Amino acid sequence: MNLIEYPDRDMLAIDLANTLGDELTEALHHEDRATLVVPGGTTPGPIFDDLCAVDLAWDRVDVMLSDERWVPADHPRSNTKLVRDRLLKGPASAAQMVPLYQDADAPEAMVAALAPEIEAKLPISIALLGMGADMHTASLFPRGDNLRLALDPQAPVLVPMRAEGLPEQRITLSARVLRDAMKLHIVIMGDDKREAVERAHNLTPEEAPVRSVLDRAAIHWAP
Ligand SMILES: O=C(O)[C@H](O)[C@@H](O)[C@H](O)[C@H](O)COP(=O)(O)O
Repeated sequence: MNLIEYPDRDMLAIDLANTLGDELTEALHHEDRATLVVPGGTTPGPIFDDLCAVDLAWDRVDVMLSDERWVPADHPRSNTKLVRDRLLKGPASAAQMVPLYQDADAPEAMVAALAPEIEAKLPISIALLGMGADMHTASLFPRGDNLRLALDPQAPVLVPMRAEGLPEQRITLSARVLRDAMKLHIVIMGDDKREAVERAHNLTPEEAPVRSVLDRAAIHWAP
């Protein structure tokens, strides 16, 4: 396992933001535009705070979420809101956000409308993913109602997802889209997530969906 350990969460945020900035700069040497995928949830905020200040050609960067909770973009649980509030600031405000949400009761109604813009931005140049202690990544949840489809090598780019215990519906990039990223990083914090990622190695992607990207990813961990 390609595990990179940091002494604390601040160091992780600074170093990982610099790594992502360097990789974006490198990608922009070779391509007109680069696609950066980022997670939602509670972990990435401090990384975004550092990454948004990195000096690079943000006007040539497309930012996309790995997954979204199906709530309006001004809702406190919206990942879009998190990215707007913490990443698209300062120099990074020149980046273009690719939406994973549009007003509708359910994601099923919007998949067809959202997918073409996402397809146009693939493959992903750099993906940063989070992970839950239940070994989900993006919104690829163990026992998610559409997990089988989302793990399929022929899956559509976007898959709606529901799973027991989640307060809202989700929409997620499929595993094959995440796996095809040119660079792939997973960020985890705390002992429970480190144990979970180690456990995932011996499980199937159906049991531990993070397994579908694990062999391609650098895992960044702080206590
Ligand atoms: O919308 C989300 O929740 C995510 O994109 C999700 O995949 C997240 O990365 C993990 O659940 C970890 O979440 P935490 O960082 O909050 O632990």
